[in-house]
Amino acid sequence: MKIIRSHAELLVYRASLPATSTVGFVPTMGGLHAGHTSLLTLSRRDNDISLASIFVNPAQFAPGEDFASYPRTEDADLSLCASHGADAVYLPRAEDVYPAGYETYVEAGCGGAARNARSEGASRPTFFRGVATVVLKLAVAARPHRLYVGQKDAQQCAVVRAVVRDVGLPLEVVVGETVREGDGLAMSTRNQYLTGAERSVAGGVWAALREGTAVWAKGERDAESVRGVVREKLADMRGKDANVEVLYVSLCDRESMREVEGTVEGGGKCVVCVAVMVGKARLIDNVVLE
Ligand SMILES: Nc1ncnc2c1ncn2[C@@H]1O[C@H](COP(=O)(O)OP(=O)(O)OP(=O)(O)O)[C@@H](O)[C@H]1O
Ligand SMILES: CC(C)(CO)[C@@H](O)C(=O)[O-]
Ligand code: BAL
Repeated sequence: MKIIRSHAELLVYRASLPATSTVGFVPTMGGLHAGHTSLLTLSRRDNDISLASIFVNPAQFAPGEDFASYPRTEDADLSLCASHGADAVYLPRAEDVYPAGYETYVEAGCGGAARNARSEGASRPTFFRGVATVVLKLAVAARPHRLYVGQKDAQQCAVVRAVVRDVGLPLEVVVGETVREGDGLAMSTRNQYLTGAERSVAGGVWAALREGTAVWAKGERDAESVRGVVREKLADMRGKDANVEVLYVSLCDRESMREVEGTVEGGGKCVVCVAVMVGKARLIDNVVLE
């Protein structure tokens, strides 16, 4: 497995690949777990060449967020990439992605997020700008045929699809299913921040989303009623040893990220997304309404 540490090296590596080879690309921030490796497995299966990146992207963290303390586990990450068939891993330094004087940022696809008072965009105002910028920059250099992202970050999936569509990047965005722990907690690098007591209530996030889909399956079609059921079930997570704060419960269009008011359409067009702080861990999860 080739390890690439600079933008220039990545361009040389990419140019060295046969023109007929298909390339899959899995961007990550490291701290790899089974959610990430599921994407690596898809990339390995579908492409001649499978490429991953590990970069804790400063542009998507707001001041006061966990940029400095974000888990950095390079050796373990590289082993997982190798054991899941990556041909190369790109680990840029910050100055390769954002050299001195860097001033080009991408707002594309953030309209719905910015207007949606209940989304990641409102909760983390500079987040999607940072994600869109880095994904575009990495994809231009890696020139993949397929780019893999996880459904766990539903609103990020919508932003990445919007960037690819609006810029006209010739690649397919493939969304991998959310990989979960036994109690339904979506795997996430930030789960490491949970204490034992917090971990024991964290499965409540998925339980609340399931409650939402249960009323949906029984025929509830009013957006606020579905959100209300999820909110109510999330309130059950408050235990005496766990500090739980619900940041938002959103029921939005899966593509535009606009909040749905009134009647909810089925057929996979809408998604219920939640963000919950449990201690120091900011947990997000979602479920698509089929
Ligand atoms: N449980 C999961 N199932 C499927 N894909 C996932 C899962 N967790 C993360 N991913 C995907 O892996 C890619 C890299 O994500 P990232 O490195 O931010 O990991 P993360 O676990 O989401 O971290 P964080 O805790 O910072 O949110 C993203 O496309 C993300 O959606
Ligand atoms: C897509 C991504 C790698 C961009 O930094 C990040 O937001 C993530 O890990 O989900
Ligand atoms: N998993 C998305 C990256 C982030 O939360 O910063």
